[in-house]
Amino acid sequence: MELSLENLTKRFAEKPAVHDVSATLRPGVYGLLGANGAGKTTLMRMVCDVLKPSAGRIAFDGADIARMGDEYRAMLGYLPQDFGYYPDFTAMDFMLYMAALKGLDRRAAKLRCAELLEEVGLAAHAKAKVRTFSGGMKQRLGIAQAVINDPAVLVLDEPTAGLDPKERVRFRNLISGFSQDKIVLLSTHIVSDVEYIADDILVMKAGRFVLRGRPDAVVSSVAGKVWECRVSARQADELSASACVCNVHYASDGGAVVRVAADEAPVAGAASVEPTLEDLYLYTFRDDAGAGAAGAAASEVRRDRKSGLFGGRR
Ligand SMILES: Nc1ncnc2c1ncn2[C@@H]1O[C@H](COP(=O)(O)OP(=O)(O)OP(=O)(O)O)[C@@H](O)[C@H]1O
Repeated sequence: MELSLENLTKRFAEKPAVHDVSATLRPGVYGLLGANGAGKTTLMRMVCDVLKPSAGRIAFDGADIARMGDEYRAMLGYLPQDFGYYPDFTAMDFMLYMAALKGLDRRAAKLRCAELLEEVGLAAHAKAKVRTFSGGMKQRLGIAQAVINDPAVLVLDEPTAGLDPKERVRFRNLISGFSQDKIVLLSTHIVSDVEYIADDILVMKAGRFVLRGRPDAVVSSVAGKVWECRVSARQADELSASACVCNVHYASDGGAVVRVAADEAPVAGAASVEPTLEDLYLYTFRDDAGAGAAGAAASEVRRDRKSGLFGGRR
């Protein structure tokens, strides 16, 4: 089974959101990483056949998905970013409704929906209205509806946005459990969401794939470019403003340990350290607005320290 993206381009008013993207996806979890506006949602909407490419095509086992139509949609599971949950439905009614839309007969649907609500930990809430659910519960219901038809292709667009760490881990494990023998495409800008469960990482920037590979191979592309150095708090601020700072840890003695992604050692005495996927992400998006977030945040913390919000520096 394979899904091939062949020279896919999508333009909105002549501006490309996805630009000449090609890849062959086979069963496994693909983590689609990218900053806001990188083109992730546009790509996923094309994979789900809800948006037509401006150029190129998507083929499932060699057949154009645009021609397959309902036959392709029957093999597809989709959890969009802004999923409408019908707040006045109970969880079970919502599942049965989604099952009907996907063409399951009512008897089979009842069994399947009960089984899925059990699997996502919502069996005890089957008769509760969706409006009473927390964000994490809604997303678990979201993945349950996405797999009702046991899809071959499962597309999850930023499914963990807004979830607390515990719910994120829970959701991640659910995805892992549901992903057997499926092509799973999962977009996020939360690196840890894909670090543990993705078989392959696709890094998207300005509508193109700029990096692709197994997580360890992708991370190794920044080997020798991640540094840690002990500097004064003032130097840490300067680095935050000028370099791609991945982390700053201020110490109570007025110093700081700064982690920097850079081609060269940022200061004399900086030690080269083992890179992580987060380092890679920050390095890849270092020139984008919002990149160097750790550094910017660190400067904020320092300003707050000065203003006494954290008790001031001793
Ligand atoms: N319907 C549309 N009309 C016009 N421009 C669009 C439309 N949809 C997306 N875009 C533009 O295409 C680009 C890519 O957007 P897209 O939503 O695919 O990015 P993304 O990586 O999913 O971002 P985010 O992480 O914020 O969801 C952006 O510049 C966006 O403004």
